[in-house]
Amino acid sequence: MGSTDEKRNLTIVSNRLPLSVKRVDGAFQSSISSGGLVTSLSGLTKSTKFQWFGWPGIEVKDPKDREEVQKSLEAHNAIPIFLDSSLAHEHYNEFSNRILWPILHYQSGVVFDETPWQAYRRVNELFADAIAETAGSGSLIWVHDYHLMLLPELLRDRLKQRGKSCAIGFSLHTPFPAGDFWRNLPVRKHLIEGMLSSDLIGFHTDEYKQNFIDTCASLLNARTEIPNQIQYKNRLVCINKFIVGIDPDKFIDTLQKPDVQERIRALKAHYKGVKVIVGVDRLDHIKGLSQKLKGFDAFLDDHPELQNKVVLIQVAVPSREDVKEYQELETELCTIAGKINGKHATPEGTPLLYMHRSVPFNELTALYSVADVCLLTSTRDGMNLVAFEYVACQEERHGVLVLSEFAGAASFMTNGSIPFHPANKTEMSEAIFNALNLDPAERKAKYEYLRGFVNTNTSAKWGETFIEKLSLRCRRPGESC
Ligand SMILES: O=P(O)(O)OC[C@H]1O[C@H](O[C@H]2O[C@H](CO)[C@@H](O)[C@H](O)[C@H]2O)[C@H](O)[C@@H](O)[C@@H]1O
Ligand SMILES: O=c1ccn([C@@H]2O[C@H](COP(=O)(O)OP(=O)(O)O)[C@@H](O)[C@H]2O)c(=O)[nH]1
Repeated sequence: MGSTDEKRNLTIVSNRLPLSVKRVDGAFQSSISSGGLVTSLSGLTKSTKFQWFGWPGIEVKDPKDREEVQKSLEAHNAIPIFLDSSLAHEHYNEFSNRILWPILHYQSGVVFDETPWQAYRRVNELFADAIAETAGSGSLIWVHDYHLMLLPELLRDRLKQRGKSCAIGFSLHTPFPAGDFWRNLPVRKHLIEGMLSSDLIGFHTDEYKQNFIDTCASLLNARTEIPNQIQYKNRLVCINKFIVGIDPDKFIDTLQKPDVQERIRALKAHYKGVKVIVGVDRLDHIKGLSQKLKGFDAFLDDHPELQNKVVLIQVAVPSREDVKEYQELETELCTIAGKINGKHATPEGTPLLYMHRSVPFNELTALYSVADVCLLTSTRDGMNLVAFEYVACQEERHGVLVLSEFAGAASFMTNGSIPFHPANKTEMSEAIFNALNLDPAERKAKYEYLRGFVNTNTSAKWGETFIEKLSLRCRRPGESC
């Protein structure tokens, strides 16, 4: 399969491209897609050349329009896989986000439905058709995330039919729960076998990795006695933890920009004498936003002496707005936020700034920079890159990270943060109070611990490590992992 020193072609595949395309007044406009998967893979572009396949987020039927969208994405090495809107809705909203996403985040009681499952299969087949057609033999194909769990198997079959042999990697950006959470899903074997057609599978933490290995042993009777490898249907699959990260320099460089410096000065002047807590989350159940607001309410109840002296600025980024449960969550959060301000506001100000929108990157870095505390309350979360980003913007202030023990990031950041259980309002209130009153030496020590972790585990290192391992699998497929 080609010489070892040649630069291998790398194909990245994810449901979401780095740019989401929208039709505005008949013309196509693209904007940066939200979410940590895009953040981590975009951080790769500094060190790795690759082409990126994905759904452009919009239905485009007319051939001329398709050509226009393809051209607009070419500059980002992005190749759109066009889906009709009903198929995309059933695959993305109905199966991926209403059935699979809750299960992956340890939620029971999910109800399977055949129609979205067939759409999920069909979209994975369309992705496999498109990539098998263009992939060159010997190239590396890196598939991402829960929307495409069948793709490695479908791709391997199609490549074999074309006489092509490629190394296929798969990274799951979400948690992977213990086997019992999968019992409600009658198609769970198809999904796990789909992933097992990879040569290398990456997870964010050891917990998710071990859950996957144990599930393969119990559900498929796969051989898992040798650490970090699975023998199944005469194939060897390497499994490991690969810590995803960010590009810290992108935040440090942005903070130096004159307009960002000016924005920071303005925010500091506005909040003079007030402690700022920041929250940045997609509006998603797993982020524990209702728990966060209720915990902040409890904190305000516990500390009337801090009236008008503490604010929580919560950015709730719109997400999956066509999914019923996300619409209901948005309504619930508006109600809770209104009640909190109704209860605690004074003529001098309101303690909760609830912003249901995305914010420009420069504004985000300024917000991170002026915040004394970052409060993240995930009930489960694959990793949570906001935690990394906040640290990257805290060189001056040494702000404190108050981080739910259920975020993947907590597996690595507990020593540098204040952990708590998001369902425990009292514990959250105490964690917020302790963070606001930590002495400078302790804040500095926690910050330096986290800075070391974030600066070591960058998205570039994550990508290079995974690709190096996948390339090794390509060169020596029979060797142990
Ligand atoms: O694509 P969306 O439906 O808008 O959702 C945004 C992303 O959400 C999830 O992100 C996960 O990946 C992050 C990076 O590894 C991780 O830090 C975070 O904890 C996860 O929630 C989803 O897995 C991505 O596919 C989505 O793009
Ligand atoms: O208005 C915003 C605010 C934040 N983010 C980014 O969304 C990502 C959230 O990633 P995380 O891993 O924390 O959670 P996910 O959304 O992937 O579950 C981070 O890179 C944020 O910078 C965004 O895209 N738009």
